[in-house]
Amino acid sequence: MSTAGHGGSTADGWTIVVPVKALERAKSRLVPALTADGRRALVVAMAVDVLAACRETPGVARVRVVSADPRVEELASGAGAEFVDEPARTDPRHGDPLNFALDNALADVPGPVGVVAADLPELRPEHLARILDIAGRHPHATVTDHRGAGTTMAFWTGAPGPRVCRFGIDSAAQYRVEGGAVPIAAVGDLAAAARDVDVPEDLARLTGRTVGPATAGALRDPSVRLLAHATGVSATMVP
Ligand SMILES: Nc1nc2c(ncn2[C@@H]2O[C@H](COP(=O)(O)OP(=O)(O)OP(=O)(O)O)[C@@H](O)[C@H]2O)c(=O)[nH]1
Ligand SMILES: C=C(OP(=O)(O)O)C(=O)O
Repeated sequence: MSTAGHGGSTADGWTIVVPVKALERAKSRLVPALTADGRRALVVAMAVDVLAACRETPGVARVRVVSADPRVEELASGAGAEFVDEPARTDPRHGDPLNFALDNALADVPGPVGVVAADLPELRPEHLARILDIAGRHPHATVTDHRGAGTTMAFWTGAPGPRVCRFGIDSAAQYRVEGGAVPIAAVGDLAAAARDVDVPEDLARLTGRTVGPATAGALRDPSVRLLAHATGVSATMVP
């Protein structure tokens, strides 16, 4: 693991872990809509915005990125986040790659910890601060995605032992039923925390919404503009 000095004691606040899939494979559901360059640019831009939002959130002591991609390590370093190299998944018993990577990245975190997806371009520090305030009142809490089946965030306030990541198909129900997680209502402006970008329709839905500056820049990039023409994307940058 390398650390790009965020400082701050974890006992004094939350550790936020942001998983970022290796760039060549990331956001494969956007393949029909974006060039390879455009897809990579968008993944990086959304991650940059999410990391900035996490770092700027009151109550967050440190931000940690987990990825198998050295380019993401650079990105983490530039964002003042720690980096955890994703362990190779050599055995099918290791299960889902995302959960396997996260279990490793969460293992040594002593204080309250949250996982925040890297594909939430509308997330702002004030959203996360309010979510952490609610999450802090429960042993285990989650934010369900805008479709109602997936999960964009998961939080634990107890001892490291019982933290089990349940991302994947029907993760919202898995977290709730198997893990006993309390769903945090992502209503009003907090809905931004539920709006992950998975499929081309999600990009189209960004129209008229406020996204982080890196995502706004990527959406103006010629390689991403191809998709913007196809789906009518135009988003406003965070002031
Ligand atoms: N480190 C790591 N992060 C992952 C992995 N798979 C997904 N993620 C991250 O987990 C979050 C949610 O992932 P998805 O929405 O499924 O994103 P994705 O896997 O890039 O998208 P698809 O390829 O379209 O399934 C995003 O922050 C991803 O970057 C993985 O295998 N390793
Ligand atoms: C991995 C997940 O993300 P998505 O549905 O965005 O692929 C999940 O919701 O658990």
